[in-house]
Amino acid sequence: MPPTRHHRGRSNANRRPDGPRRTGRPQDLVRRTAYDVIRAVDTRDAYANLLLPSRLRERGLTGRDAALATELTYGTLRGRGTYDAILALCSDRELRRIDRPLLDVLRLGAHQVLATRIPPHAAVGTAVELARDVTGPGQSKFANAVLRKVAGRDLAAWLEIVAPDDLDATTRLSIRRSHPKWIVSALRDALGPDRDEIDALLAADNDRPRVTLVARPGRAALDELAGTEPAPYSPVGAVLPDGDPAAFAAVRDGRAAVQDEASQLVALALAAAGIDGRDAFWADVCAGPGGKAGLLSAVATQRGARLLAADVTPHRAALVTRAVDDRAGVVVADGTVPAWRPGSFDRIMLDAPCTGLGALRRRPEARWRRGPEAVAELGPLQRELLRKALEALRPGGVVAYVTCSPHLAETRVVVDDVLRGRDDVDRLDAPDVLTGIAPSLDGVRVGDTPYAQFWPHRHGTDAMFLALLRKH
Ligand SMILES: C[S@@+](CC[C@H](N)C(=O)[O-])C[C@H]1O[C@@H](n2cnc3c(N)ncnc32)[C@H](O)[C@@H]1O
Repeated sequence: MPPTRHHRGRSNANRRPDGPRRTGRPQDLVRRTAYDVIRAVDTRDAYANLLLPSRLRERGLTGRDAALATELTYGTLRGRGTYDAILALCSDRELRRIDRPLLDVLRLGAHQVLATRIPPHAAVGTAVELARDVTGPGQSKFANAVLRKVAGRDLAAWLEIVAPDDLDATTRLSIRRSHPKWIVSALRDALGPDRDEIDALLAADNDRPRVTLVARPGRAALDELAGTEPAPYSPVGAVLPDGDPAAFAAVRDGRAAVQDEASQLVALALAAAGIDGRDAFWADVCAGPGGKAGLLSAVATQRGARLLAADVTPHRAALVTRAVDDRAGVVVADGTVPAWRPGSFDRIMLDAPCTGLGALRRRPEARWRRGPEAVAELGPLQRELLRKALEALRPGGVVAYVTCSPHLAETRVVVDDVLRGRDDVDRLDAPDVLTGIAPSLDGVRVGDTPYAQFWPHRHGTDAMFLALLRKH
């Protein structure tokens, strides 16, 4: 929840077909846009990172207006757990009895009051205007009363009240760092012996991730990405300090792309893992939208190999075709009912569908969307995809099992379960393979296992997991 400047939006919303209804009052298009996206997340399961850019475009918000709308949307969605705890103390109605549109206005107001540099009276005033506009005058009085109480203390003082030191540690962290309790517990378990890093990890989840780019080898060179800085670990990565990635021709042409550094490294690790014999046919069996496939296809082409990329969802498979080069094939296929023969491939990427708990920085609403049942629901699919990937691998080849979640039940437990009782698969040392690519990389080994786990608070990347499995 980074601070921001005091800033008024535009007042021409009434003229927009998708804007607020006519009330004759001046509108604040920036706040209204944030509110509309937050509502869509609530009512239609929209993804803020996909919906917001199109709303900004439709409403002509650019530059500082767009930055403020983004900060208000993401900050409110991320901070919901903290703000709800504070709002509950400031409201004489239970939160569950407050109409959802009004509750979203209150959350947005609380974020402006407590986590931006907007002066509190202005933050309360604009939130009350918004409440009047979306819910009517009666409700705006209630919003005014609640938000004036919120504005009576700063965030640090409220945290002392809603999450005091004597609260149990999970609840306290859950409120202070605005994560559901089950996620706090799961992430703490995943940290294992380093569980005292949990506060730093949760804090990192609330930070805006830096933008990293990949120059797909053989298709783009890093020096085409002028103004970027070298990425800390990936030899094909660059950090974009600010600005629009689409300003680079290489990004517009699909020769370079926005890609988290850990995603780059796990793809490069699959390409670097030692295999015996033929090295011609590679597959990415859960490829959509194509980030890793784009990098793998470029490396495969350089090495005279060929990538087949598959996804079960047609529109995600279509996105893959934009990321890969001409030598690669893209098919719509279910990895649990393979469209290829056993033993077909020399290298296979299995970037399994998962809860995404390692990418909470990018998807501000994701933490509130699903409960722990999602982990249990995905388990059988993850196991079946891994079994089928091993079947599709020829002896001597390597499968990379990857998730963008560090949850133990989606990572090492899946791999250990699938390999239990099998004597035809070796676990390669994934941290060793990674440091062969990124010599300065440290702190990725999972306990004393051969698995690797990236962490946002340590590496500035998504919490990506990697196991490298060689069949013999
Ligand atoms: C974590 S995402 C992959 C991200 C991708 N590797 C990248 O780097 O851009 C998982 C993908 O698996 C796909 N998927 C889910 N179930 C599948 C199945 N049974 N077979 C193939 N793909 C599946 C989803 O549609 C989703 O695109």
